[in-house]
Amino acid sequence: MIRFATPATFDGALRNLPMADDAARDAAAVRQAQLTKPAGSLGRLEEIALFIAGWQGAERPALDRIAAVVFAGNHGCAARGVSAFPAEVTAQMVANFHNGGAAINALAGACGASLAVVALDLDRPTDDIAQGPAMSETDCLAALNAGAAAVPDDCQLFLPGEMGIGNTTPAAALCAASFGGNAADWVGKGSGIDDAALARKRAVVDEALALHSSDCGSAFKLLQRLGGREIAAMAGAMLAARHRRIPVLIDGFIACAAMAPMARFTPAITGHCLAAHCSGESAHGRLLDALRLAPLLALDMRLGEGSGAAVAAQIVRSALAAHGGMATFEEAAVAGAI
Ligand SMILES: Cc1cc2ncn([C@H]3O[C@H](COP(=O)(O)O)[C@@H](O)[C@H]3O)c2cc1C
Ligand SMILES: O=C(O)c1cccnc1
Repeated sequence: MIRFATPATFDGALRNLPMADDAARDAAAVRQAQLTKPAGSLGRLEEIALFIAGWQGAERPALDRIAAVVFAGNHGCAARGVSAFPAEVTAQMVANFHNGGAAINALAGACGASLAVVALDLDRPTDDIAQGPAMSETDCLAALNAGAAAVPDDCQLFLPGEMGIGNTTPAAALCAASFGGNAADWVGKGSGIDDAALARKRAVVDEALALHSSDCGSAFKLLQRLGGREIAAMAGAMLAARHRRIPVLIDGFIACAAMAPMARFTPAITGHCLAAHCSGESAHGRLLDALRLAPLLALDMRLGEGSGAAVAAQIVRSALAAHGGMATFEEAAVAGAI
């Protein structure tokens, strides 16, 4: 299992990415061309099937084991009035996940995913990013490794999710520091804040950018200075999944923001990822463009927890059902194109 012993190990793992199995993808494309339908008529479902074939290394990929993991963390900047909810909701929602009562419990169940919850030092919020680094190097490494360790070895599709009151604030800061622009470009209404809170949130992000921008020369530094524990854990999990060639379905604004520092330095990091949806968070579309990902769905969801990924997993399931289950023209004795 991959372990990030030092910041350099993490940044090094990002420079040394395994690629998909082209032979398996090609074999899947040959099969796809023989199925009883006009070429291309299943649209993006065809592309999804080939994508999963390449990462699973199988002509007919399977989806028996989908793993959803919700990472939870608390944020010092929540004390700045940037969320519509109090910080104690993070721990209360973790209890709700354990009791089966959250949206992700229902939606993971509906798509047939296993669900695990990883709470990261909830009684030790990160520091306010407008005042200093969010975490120490040691704490950031611990979060990255907790993420890497949470990816089950045998899963066929990984769905990272998050819970952390205030976390759309560091997410916006990470986007700006990774892709340019300022708070006005990346800050949105998160859990549903009013205009006064929106102004406070923009100020926190602009102050954080001014404070840290001169020392953001690596993906690790970005995550350590401007991220949060659950955000770093998602980054570690998505990088670890890549090293095991496990495809990832990325959820909303915060999960995509966890990708931003890695994509800033290594755009190819998103190669094993599908974007589940475009969320209702105003900057998510811009973020998806920067990551060069086209979302599968746009349902005006703006929840997080991995909820959009769990819904989109049903699309992936449909893609693989068609790819693996259909008859070929020859098997069905149907005449091909003239
Ligand atoms: C009850 C509840 C459940 C949630 N589940 C996800 N989030 C989402 O909202 C938070 C981010 O929004 P902000 O930055 O405005 O705080 C994160 O916890 C995110 O996962 C929730 C938020 C609440 C209140
Ligand atoms: O896009 C998301 O995942 C999101 C948006 C707002 C609040 N929580 C999550």
